[in-house]
Amino acid sequence: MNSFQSVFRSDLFQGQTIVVTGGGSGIGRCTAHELASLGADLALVGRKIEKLETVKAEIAQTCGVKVSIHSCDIREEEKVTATVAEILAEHGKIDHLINNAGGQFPSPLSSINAKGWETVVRNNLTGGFLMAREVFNQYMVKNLGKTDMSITNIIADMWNGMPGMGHSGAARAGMLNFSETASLEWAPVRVNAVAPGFIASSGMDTYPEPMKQTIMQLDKTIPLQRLGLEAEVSGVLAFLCSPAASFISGSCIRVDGAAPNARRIWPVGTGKQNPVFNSFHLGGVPEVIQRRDAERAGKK
Ligand SMILES: CCCCC/C=C/C(=O)SCCNC(=O)CCNC(=O)[C@H](O)C(C)(C)COP(=O)(O)OP(=O)(O)OC[C@H]1O[C@@H](n2cnc3c(N)ncnc32)[C@H](O)[C@@H]1OP(=O)(O)O
Ligand SMILES: NC(=O)C1=CN([C@@H]2O[C@H](COP(=O)(O)OP(=O)(O)OC[C@H]3O[C@@H](n4cnc5c(N)ncnc54)[C@H](OP(=O)(O)O)[C@@H]3O)[C@@H](O)[C@H]2O)C=CC1
Repeated sequence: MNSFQSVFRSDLFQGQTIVVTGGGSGIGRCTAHELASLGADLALVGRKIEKLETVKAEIAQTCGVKVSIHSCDIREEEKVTATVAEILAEHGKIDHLINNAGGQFPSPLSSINAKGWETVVRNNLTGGFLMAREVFNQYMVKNLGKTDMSITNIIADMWNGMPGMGHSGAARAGMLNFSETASLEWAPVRVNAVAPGFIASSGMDTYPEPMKQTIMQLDKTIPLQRLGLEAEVSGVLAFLCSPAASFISGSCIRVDGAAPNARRIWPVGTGKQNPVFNSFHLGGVPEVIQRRDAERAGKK
């Protein structure tokens, strides 16, 4: 049932076609619901067609938009080429691509063999590149300047490294640089990245238990002290497709509750629970400010 309540106006994407890879679950599914609720026709891509059929049926219950579904492993070059052609045959256009499909198997670096490394790099770097290249070559390059078009690549907030995710982190770093280069070569198509942090979605179920327990020490890991919501990622994706983002390209938007800002040395939170915060407000800083104010007053 599509009861999605977007903050954007309901006809924002009327007449536009948006491709969402990995649209059958989690963030991709939520994004499909949000974009459909804003009038977009959708092409949903994923490996398991049943998952895509379910999302299509959910959307059909409340939205009259056109939704096509396409079984495709984004790592297979020929399949990607054929899938983009299939989407264009059905919709006639692609205004925006949301490269969301991805994932990995958590493993320490020392246990990853070449096949496993390549599997994950293909899933999180090569696949996104192939999708973007085909959408650009088959449609966008022929329509430059006619309308605002964009490509958004979902990466992951793994700055400074993340144990168990070395293969995926390397691929996501590559995807960020790919986005930056594509924003140069493919302008005026806007190409951006979105880096979710810890989001309460189906993807989280794939993390090993100790990793989940570490993440869930929310007072230490995430300054906003909660997991993100799928809708908090899909809202940013909708924004990047919208005219409100028409001068944003080559950027990466983090959606992570400030997690990377929570360096180990700084306790997070405010008020009595945070000794560093207290040390400012009960000690030095107000005295300094009082002295400064007194000096200023004396000069008047
Ligand atoms: C702050 C942000 C941090 C969070 C960042 C990330 C969050 C998320 O990504 S959430 C989304 C999570 N969802 C997933 O990760 C699920 C998606 N994963 C998969 O679909 C698969 O694991 C896959 C696509 C990555 C691989 O599937 P497949 O292509 O079917 O590959 P195989 O199973 O055939 O394996 C190929 C090859 O890879 C190695 N390998 C696979 N699994 C493992 C494992 N558990 N441990 C070690 N190595 C593994 C291995 O070399 C396999 O070859 P064989 O040995 O010949 O089987
Ligand atoms: N949840 C989180 O905390 C975070 C998630 N991310 C990233 O956000 C994206 C969405 O994650 P989330 O919704 O949580 O996880 P999910 O596992 O629910 O979604 C991933 C989707 O990608 C599809 N997919 C995976 N590999 C391929 C492939 N080779 N070809 C086509 N489709 C594929 C899957 O469908 P199917 O199996 O049918 O192919 C699935 O629907 C992923 O890229 C993920 O890595 C990043 C940071 C944090």
